[in-house]
Amino acid sequence: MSYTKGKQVCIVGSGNWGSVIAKIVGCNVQKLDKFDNRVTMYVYEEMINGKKLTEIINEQHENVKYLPGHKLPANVEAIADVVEAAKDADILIFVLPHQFIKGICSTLLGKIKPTAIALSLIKGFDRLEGGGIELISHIIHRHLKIPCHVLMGANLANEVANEQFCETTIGCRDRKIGAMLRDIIQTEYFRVVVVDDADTVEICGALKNIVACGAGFVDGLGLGDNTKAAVIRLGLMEMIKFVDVFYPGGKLSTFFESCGVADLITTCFGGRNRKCSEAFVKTGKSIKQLEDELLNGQKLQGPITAEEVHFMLKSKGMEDKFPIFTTVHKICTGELKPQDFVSCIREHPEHIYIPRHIAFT
Ligand SMILES: NC(=O)c1ccc[n+]([C@@H]2O[C@H](COP(=O)([O-])OP(=O)(O)OC[C@H]3O[C@@H](n4cnc5c(N)ncnc54)[C@H](O)[C@@H]3O)[C@@H](O)[C@H]2O)c1
Ligand SMILES: O=P(O)(O)OC[C@H](O)CO
Repeated sequence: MSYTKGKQVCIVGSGNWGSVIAKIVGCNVQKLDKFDNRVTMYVYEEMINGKKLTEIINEQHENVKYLPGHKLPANVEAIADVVEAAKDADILIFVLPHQFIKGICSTLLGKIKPTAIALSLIKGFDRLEGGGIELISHIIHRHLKIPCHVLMGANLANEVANEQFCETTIGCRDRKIGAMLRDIIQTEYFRVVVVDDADTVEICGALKNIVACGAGFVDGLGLGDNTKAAVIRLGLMEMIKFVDVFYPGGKLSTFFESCGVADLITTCFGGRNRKCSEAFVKTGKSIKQLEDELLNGQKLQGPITAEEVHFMLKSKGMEDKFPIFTTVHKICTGELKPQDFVSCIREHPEHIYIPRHIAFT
């Protein structure tokens, strides 16, 4: 294999979505002179039938646990040491379940190129002491002192792996960097739109996972597509309100990109959060037990995102302003019953008050 001296890309993560992105980036860098052919991929090491997952990936070019049945390009190199994987990278693509990001950032602190840039594909938040939340891209920026852009969209990993057409959204305020990131990511079947409203893009990606739990609850209760459409609509209204109240300056148009309404729809019909939430209602098992039983090591982001958002709403006395977010959290933790979700959407403030004018453009 010939290696050029272009920018080097490291994928930090190798789960279901991380492996798909490794496939896309691994193929794209081979066609573009400005990138190095070698793509490193940090793999959280585990043993599969007595063999290290990194060895399996490097020998068979397949992530047999998280993306079975799909070959990764041979220029993607699995590495178990995140510092080793990331130390020479110019572009770090973060794609881990969000609960692991702080640990990874502390390991990487001071060990990466100071000129590197980051792209976060991670959907979720983190709690801030004092009752708030922090965006994952802000955590990466704050800890590693590098700029961090975001990519979110209606992108169920297995469909993208099958090369079924979809769109995605990159949130990046720098036009040149946005174009470069699009070059690394875009393919014939995976089309990228770059917008500058990065925080809204990221918030959409995180919040839609809470709404997807609500969609799973109504599926579990045996309610129909009309009910699910109501959950999606009311969830979208809460997402818009959340940005308006807590991140003013966001653009309403961002909700019409792939990261907004499109991701909400796909996740509420085909995502893991929906699937486990339906099973939660039907089986009475805990969310954790269902994650372990149904996802083979993949991670749910919705229930912990609901917990993070609830932590903030409670501290601000605003739980009743976001009833779907609040009720999803209380159902996941057993404080309310799944049947209570129907009252939540029936009594939703969107039905009671005339919707106010949404002030952002
Ligand atoms: N899967 C999708 O369809 C999809 C699509 C778009 C965005 N996303 C988002 O991308 C992010 C990553 O999702 P994914 O599907 O690649 O992951 P995943 O759900 O497949 O998670 C499993 C990954 O977590 C790793 N892991 C387990 N314990 C760990 C630890 N202690 N430290 C570090 N890593 C550990 C595993 O090794 C594995 O790589 C999430 O925020 C998700 O919401 C996922
Ligand atoms: O499977 P989910 O519910 O984690 O959703 C996956 C993606 O975020 C869809 O874009």
